[in-house]
Amino acid sequence: MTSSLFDTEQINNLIRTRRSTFIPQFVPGRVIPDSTVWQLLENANWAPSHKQTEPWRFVVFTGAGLHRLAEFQADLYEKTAGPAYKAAKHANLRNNPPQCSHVIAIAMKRTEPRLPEIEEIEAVACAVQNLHLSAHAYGLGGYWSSGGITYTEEAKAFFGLGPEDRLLGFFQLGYIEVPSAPGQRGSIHDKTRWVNE
Ligand SMILES: Cc1cc2nc3c(=O)[nH]c(=O)nc-3n(C[C@H](O)[C@H](O)[C@H](O)COP(=O)(O)O)c2cc1C
Repeated sequence: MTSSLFDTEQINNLIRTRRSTFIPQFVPGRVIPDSTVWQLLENANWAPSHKQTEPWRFVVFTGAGLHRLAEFQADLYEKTAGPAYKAAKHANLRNNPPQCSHVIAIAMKRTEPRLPEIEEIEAVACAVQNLHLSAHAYGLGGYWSSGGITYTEEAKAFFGLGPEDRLLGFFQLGYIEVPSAPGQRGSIHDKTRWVNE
């Protein structure tokens, strides 16, 4: 029998109480120290990746940078939406970033063409989960959004990405004013099959 190095009850509790916290739930105007955001990014950086490609890339927007992001994404949406254009969506893209403490663009950088692309995306998702769990451990709120300009080719250059890379969304961060209700999950027993004989 192995003895645990960690307080497993605390780890279970951390994982099972992590929630997405959305922008209207944030404390308006309260800014997380950059040093704390670096801790979240350090933990993201410890995600696994096949062939150790470490394909996660982040662009952190804060302060005046939030307005640059807002302007860029609103303008790009206006140019590219076509008949699907919705004024409310356009307004959200302009108004949402400045309501966050930090917005972290999430990207996958392709450096190893022999690896299936899906594995690189999976590795980035592991990194984002590290980041989200770390934010929760620090008492911070946030969520991964993949709407807006996320999957548009025209957005890539702004985030320093090439045609083979992928923008996968944005992690919005803030202090929590209104906590989310406890999460709900269907039973793991319905999603698991054991083969033991
Ligand atoms: C890849 C990915 C993309 C997501 N994109 C969005 C999004 O665009 N908008 C949104 O409201 N939530 C988004 N979410 C957050 C989910 O809504 C949220 O994780 C889900 O409701 C479960 O809630 P929980 O995170 O509190 O457990 C995304 C989550 C993931 C993993």
